[in-house]
Amino acid sequence: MTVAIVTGGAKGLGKAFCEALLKRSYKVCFCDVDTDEGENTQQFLAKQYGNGNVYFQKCDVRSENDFTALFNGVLKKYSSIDLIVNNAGIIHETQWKNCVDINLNGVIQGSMLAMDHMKHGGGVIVNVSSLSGVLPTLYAPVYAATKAAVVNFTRSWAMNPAVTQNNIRMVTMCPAFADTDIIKDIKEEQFQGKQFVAPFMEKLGIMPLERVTEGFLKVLDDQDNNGKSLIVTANVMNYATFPDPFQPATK
Ligand SMILES: NC(=O)C1=CN([C@@H]2O[C@H](COP(=O)(O)OP(=O)(O)OC[C@H]3O[C@@H](n4cnc5c(N)ncnc54)[C@H](O)[C@@H]3O)[C@@H](O)[C@H]2O)C=CC1
Ligand SMILES: CCCCCC(=O)/C=C/C=C\C/C=C\C/C=C\CCCC(=O)O
Repeated sequence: MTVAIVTGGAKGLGKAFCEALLKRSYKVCFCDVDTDEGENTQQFLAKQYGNGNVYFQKCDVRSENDFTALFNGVLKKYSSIDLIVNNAGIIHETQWKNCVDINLNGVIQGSMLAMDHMKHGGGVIVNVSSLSGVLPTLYAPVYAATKAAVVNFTRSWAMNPAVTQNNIRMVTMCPAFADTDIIKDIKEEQFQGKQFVAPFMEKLGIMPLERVTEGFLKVLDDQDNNGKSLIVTANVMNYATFPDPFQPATK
């Protein structure tokens, strides 16, 4: 039995990741702060993939208590945790502390709890960043900062013996625009200048969820990607490269 936790799994990319895992016969626990959407999705997934294979637990990733209860709930039901997908995220430049709390602190909290559990038997931690984590994003500087922090948090832990010597793999995903409510329901106050978004969207388009799921499955399947960040656009599916300051620059 392989067991996964997906945060922010009630809709959007998180829901798509849950489905992809259920198709691969994982046991899936997904959490969300939105209980109504979570319960609807639970009913939908249970009908498609079997009641005993998926369950929803309310968890706000900003809450240490909720997160601890989530891990305890999964362990009680399925006895192990092999994979966590720290996916929950928002974009909000005016309520920016909330954005940091969810996008960064939530990922840190989920990763630390997972590492603590996985030190006994290994596992995989997938942290969902964004193309904004590796690309300056003038319309959403706080969002971009949280996503860049997720990339380097993951890269940093991935080098630590607590990960490398315990059969843990930590990877980041950096998708471009994908067709979810984060884009469809966005309001002016959530970013810094709507006029700046259009050039990015014209270049990148908006991906169907299937494209991001393809990237997600690649991240799971590639065994040698500890610390790497997978960029996913309509045309590109490559791990990001970063400058190595210890190598002399080539002229
Ligand atoms: N859709 C896109 O264009 C892209 C999205 N991403 C990232 O993918 C992740 C998922 O986003 P989408 O599915 O697009 O958004 P979405 O808005 O469709 O879904 C996000 C889910 O996270 C949940 N959530 C929000 N705050 C939460 C909290 N405090 N605790 C628990 N759950 C919470 C929401 O209730 C919702 O169900 C986010 O981290 C986002 O930044 C990255 C790149 C592109
Ligand atoms: C270049 C970075 C790509 C990554 C995008 C990301 O992580 C999340 C983006 C979330 C929201 C995008 C911001 C604003 C969208 C504004 C208008 C949407 C117009 C909708 C449409 O044209 O269909």
